[in-house]
Amino acid sequence: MKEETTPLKRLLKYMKARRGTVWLATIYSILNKIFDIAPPLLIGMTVDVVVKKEDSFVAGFGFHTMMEQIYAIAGLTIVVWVLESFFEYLLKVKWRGLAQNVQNDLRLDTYNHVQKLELSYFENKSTGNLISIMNDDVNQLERFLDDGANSLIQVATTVISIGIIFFYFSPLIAALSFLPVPMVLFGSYFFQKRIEKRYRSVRDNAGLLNSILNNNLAGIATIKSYCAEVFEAKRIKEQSTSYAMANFSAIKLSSLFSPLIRMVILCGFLMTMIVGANKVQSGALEIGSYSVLIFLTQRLLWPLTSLGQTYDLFQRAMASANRIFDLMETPLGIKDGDAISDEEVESIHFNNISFAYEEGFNVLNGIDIKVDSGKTIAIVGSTGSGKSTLVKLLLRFYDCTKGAIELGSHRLTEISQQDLRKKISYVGQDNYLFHGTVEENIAYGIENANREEIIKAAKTAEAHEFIMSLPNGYQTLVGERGQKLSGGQRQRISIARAVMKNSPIFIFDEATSAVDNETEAAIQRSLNKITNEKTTIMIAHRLSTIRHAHQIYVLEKGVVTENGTHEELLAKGGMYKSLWSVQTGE
Ligand SMILES: Nc1ncnc2c1ncn2[C@@H]1O[C@H](COP(=O)(O)OP(=O)(O)OP(=O)(O)O)[C@@H](O)[C@H]1O
Repeated sequence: MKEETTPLKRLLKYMKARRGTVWLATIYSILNKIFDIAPPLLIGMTVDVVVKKEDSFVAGFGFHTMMEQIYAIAGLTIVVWVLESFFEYLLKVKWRGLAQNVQNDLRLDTYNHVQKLELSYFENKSTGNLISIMNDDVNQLERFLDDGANSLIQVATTVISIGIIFFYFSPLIAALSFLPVPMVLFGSYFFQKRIEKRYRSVRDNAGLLNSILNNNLAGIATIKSYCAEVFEAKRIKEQSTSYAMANFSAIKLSSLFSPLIRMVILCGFLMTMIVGANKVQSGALEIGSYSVLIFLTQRLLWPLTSLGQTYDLFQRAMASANRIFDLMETPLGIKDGDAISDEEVESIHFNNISFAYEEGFNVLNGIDIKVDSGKTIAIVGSTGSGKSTLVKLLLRFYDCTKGAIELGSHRLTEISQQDLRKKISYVGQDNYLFHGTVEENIAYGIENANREEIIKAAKTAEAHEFIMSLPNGYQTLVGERGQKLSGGQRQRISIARAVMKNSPIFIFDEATSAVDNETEAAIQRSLNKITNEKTTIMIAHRLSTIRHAHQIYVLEKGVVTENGTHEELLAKGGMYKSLWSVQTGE
């Protein structure tokens, strides 16, 4: 995506609502730094007292003896140190609190946006990279707000307040010792331009690495069964090395910054030392003022050398900010419609639709299928003929390329996606179960579901018996993706979940994997119960599952080639008949 604005502007715009906190934290940072700079002034005053006694600067405030003046300075020192500590506490609480709030907002807003993106977005992106943005990049920004922002503000405060003090004491020394500052700022600007690209590459490489790690851990069983451990270790090594190289390249440049800055600042320090000493010798500068200038040059020097590190943190954070905002601002590919009321009819009409995942490669062509409210239709056909695609279009995971799907009198595009999907109970092919108990998976998406309802749904799905035979019954943990259960068990829990959702439309997309006769009979019984009063679309490979459908459609290469009831299709003697014969031997 084209970046129209700088990452910092994007971040500040995002943090608009927290502007008050940013200002307050900034004020605390400035006050803390001002009180931190004060001690050299106090040392200068002490030197002045010791050298000039009754004629010192402090004597002017009514403190006559030297010891009285020292006690007064000591009292002031206590106040300054206490205030410095107090503002340090406040600034840390404010900046760190802000960092926590912003990282939390960013993660949630990014996640919420990602959830709204259409399915095809996820098919083209790697999950690992998305996780890396929502975790690593958000954490990188958190680190900057935690400490980096305060450092930048304090460096600026240091330069400005020390500048004022220098000009007060000697405009000539001020001008000389501040000569390096524009050079530092100019250098930083060039440095930033060069390092920005390198940090972007570091973040992109981290995303890629995360993506491979994520994929490999998800596919660990396949890696083992194909003895691909060595191959995968090599792939991880290559990506990990590439990440390290990207980091090395950024480190080489960023490490150069501090030493170069220090050399430039050295000039300023030497100027103050030599020109100041000359002025003291000629009587144009007091010893006390000279000590203040020498100490303050140190105060100016050190923060500027750490500017490199802060800048580093800033640049990394800005590279991350770009990745986060690019993701957060990804336009939605599917536009939402307005909500429809719950009473609307659930008849479905695939009105002469065509669809292509990729332009020019139609997967569905001119499909016209009507499902009346409360009726069951079935779609059969060879693998890859477009059956699942049809129901994915009904769920509005994608939009049709041509024609329209209508639900009652509304086109799908007019209905809010949430409203549409609430009306559909969908059992897909992959039966994704979440890490949690059987009970939680059945009641997924339903708040405050009660036990009886869950058991009832499991019984309708013919799952109750096997669930009770599990070690902890309904409390058994299913593992990530439900991997502790068998394929047939996962399917029945998915059916129970769909029953529990109790939507007026039911879609069952049967997986190709074969199940034993007993499971098949159980699934068949449960489907008969569920589809009784619902508008149903069944996709099946086992024709015995769908023989009682009101209408059966045979799909071949994205086109409906035959339709009718089971008996009508047998009588036609076409594709359906031959499939039936193969499966039943009749
Ligand atoms: N996300 C996708 N991106 C690109 N092409 C896809 C995508 N999903 C499916 N296809 C292609 O669309 C065609 C139809 O796939 P679909 O899953 O609808 O077939 P199906 O009839 O349900 O097959 P099966 O019986 O094996 O489940 C296939 O050629 C497939 O390769």
